[in-house]
Amino acid sequence: MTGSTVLRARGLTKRYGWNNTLVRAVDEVDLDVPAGQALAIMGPSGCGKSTLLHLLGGLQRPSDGQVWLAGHRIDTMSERALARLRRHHIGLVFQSFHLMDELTAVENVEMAALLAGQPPGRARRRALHLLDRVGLADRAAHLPSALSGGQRQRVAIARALSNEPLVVLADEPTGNLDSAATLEVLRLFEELRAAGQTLVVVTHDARIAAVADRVIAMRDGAFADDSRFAAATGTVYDGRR
Ligand SMILES: Nc1ncnc2c1ncn2[C@@H]1O[C@H](COP(=O)(O)OP(=O)(O)OP(=O)(O)O)[C@@H](O)[C@H]1O
Repeated sequence: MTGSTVLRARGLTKRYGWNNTLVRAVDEVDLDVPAGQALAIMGPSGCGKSTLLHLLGGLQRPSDGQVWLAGHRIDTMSERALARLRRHHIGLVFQSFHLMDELTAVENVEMAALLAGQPPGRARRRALHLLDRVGLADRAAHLPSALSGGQRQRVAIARALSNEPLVVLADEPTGNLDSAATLEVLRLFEELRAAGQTLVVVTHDARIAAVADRVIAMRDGAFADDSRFAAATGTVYDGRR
C-alpha cells in the first residue's frame, strides 16, 4: 500500500449537546494519513483527541464530515459493516488495555484473530508469533492479572496486530504505565514504525510523539498550526494536513 492513503477525513466534526451546552469536540478536521506513517496527535485534556480517534476508527459517528479507510467511506456504513471492518482492518489499543481477564495472554490475542476469520490453528500460531514479537513468549499462558501493566499493554498491542490491520489506533497507550513500562511500549512502537505499520497515536507523552514521523497539535477540536509546539517537544511539526 506504499504511497496510498490509509485514512482520510474531510470536514470531520463531532458536536455534543446543543445551545448553551454545545461542545464542538472535533471541529472540521481534514486529515490524510499515508500508508506507513506513524502519526502522533497531542494536545491539552479535552481538546478532542480521543473523539477524533474514535471517529477515525468508526467507533463513533461524526455529526458532519466524511471518513475513508483505504478508500472506503466508513461514516455512512451500517453498524454491522463497521464492526466487520474494525475486526478485519483496524487495530485498537486503549489506555486501560481492555484485555479479557479470564483468558490467558495467548487466548486474548488468538480471540481477536479468530474473530477476524482466521482458522483456529493459524490463529493460535499467529498469536504465539505476535507474543514473541512483543517479547512475551514466556508469558503466553499467564492471565492478565499475573502480568505487569507494561506486559498487559504489550499483549494488547499483540492483539491489535492479530488481524494484520491497515492501521493501529492507540488512545493514550502509556497513560496508565510507569516510566519503565512506558519505555517497553515506546520500543515496541519504534519497531512497528520501522516495520512500516501505519499508526495513529493519541498521547500526552512527548517521548511517544518523538518516535512519530509526524506530530499534530490539537486545540479546541481543531489542528493547531504551531511550530513552537514542535520545538518544545523536539519533534517535527508537519503543517500538511
Ligand atoms: N459523550 C460526551 N458528551 C458530551 N461531551 C463530551 C462527550 N465526550 C466528550 N465530550 C467533550 O468533548 C470534548 C473532547 O473530549 P475528548 O475526550 O475527545 O478530549 P481529549 O483531548 O481526548 O481529552 P483527554 O486528553 O482528557 O482524554 C471535551 O470537552 C469533552 O468534555
